Amino acid sequence: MAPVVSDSWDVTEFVVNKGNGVKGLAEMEIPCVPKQYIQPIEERLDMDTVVTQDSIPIIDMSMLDDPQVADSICDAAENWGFFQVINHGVPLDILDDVKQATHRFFGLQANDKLKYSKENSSSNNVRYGTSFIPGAERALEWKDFLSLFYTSDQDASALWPPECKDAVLKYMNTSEPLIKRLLEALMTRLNVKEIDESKASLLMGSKRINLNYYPICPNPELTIGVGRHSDVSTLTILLQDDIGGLYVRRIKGDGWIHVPPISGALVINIGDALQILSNGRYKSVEHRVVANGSSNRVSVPIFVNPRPKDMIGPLREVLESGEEPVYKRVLYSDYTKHFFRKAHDGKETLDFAKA
Ligand SMILES: O=C(O)CCC(=O)C(=O)O
Ligand SMILES: [Fe+2]
Repeated sequence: MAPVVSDSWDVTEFVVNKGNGVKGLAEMEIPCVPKQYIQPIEERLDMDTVVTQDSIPIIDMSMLDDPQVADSICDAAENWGFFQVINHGVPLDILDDVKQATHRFFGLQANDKLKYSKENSSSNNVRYGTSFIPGAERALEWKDFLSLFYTSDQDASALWPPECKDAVLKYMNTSEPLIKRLLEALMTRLNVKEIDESKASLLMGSKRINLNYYPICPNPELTIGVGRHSDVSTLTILLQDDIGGLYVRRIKGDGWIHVPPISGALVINIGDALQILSNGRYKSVEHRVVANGSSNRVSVPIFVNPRPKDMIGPLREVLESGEEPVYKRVLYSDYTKHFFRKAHDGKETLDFAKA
């Protein structure tokens, strides 16, 4: 029997500790969200701040030999921090498979998912959870996730949940050429001629992939799916389904813009690490996800990151022209630890690296 939701009923115990997640809560068909999920008004998305006449660029990657395409990638990274790519070379059936695998994993019983929680997981690199950092948040986020840090195909095969590992590994491996092409294009404007071994480590030395599940919410206007944040990656490759709900803050002008689902497209965004490496030229941009009253939504971001032991700071090639460094050098694992210690707070993580 599902427990009755009352003030004395321990939501955190049910959702977080027992592994039911917010999906378990949604399935009880409660009439309204528990108070733990009610966000302060300033953290909910005010629809009056949504700008509908603007949209992030859509870039056709099949024309990459045309120098104008590399140029539009660099322009998008400077002026939007977000863009979508089509004809990107990642097979569409692989994208469909990874979305299905996400539904398969979250469709498991709570006990089976709980095996991968922080307390129970046999590896630090595999983590099932809910919200972002439940212990540090004023209000919880309406989202469950599985986070997978990639070390090797062998480790992934041994440790990742069988319901999703093959599909996720295929998505990761087939997106590699796209990631390289994007980074090569982005480097041209930073005066970097070649991505040698040390640059490859800084730009794409490690990867984390998240499977996100946003269940139907009884009061989507009172809560949020993901709070305002920028990613700590160099680049994020985001696969979303056809539900929508991702909003990004405009760099030029005020307000938020919706990232409309485009069948077969991938969303690309610049993360803090590339903002730091480019000395602020490329921008990581705040984004957030609203909760949805009528559909379950999934998304699958690949966070392309430096290695944890890399020191990140503005690239030598960028500073050669005499530009003053805006950021100091920091150990990447210190940077990510700082991010994962606090609730989502917009772009404040970057202050950690300010010169
Ligand atoms: O679900 C989405 O569309 C975005 C998720 C996101 O921003 C993240 O996981 O960092
Ligand atoms: Fe994000």
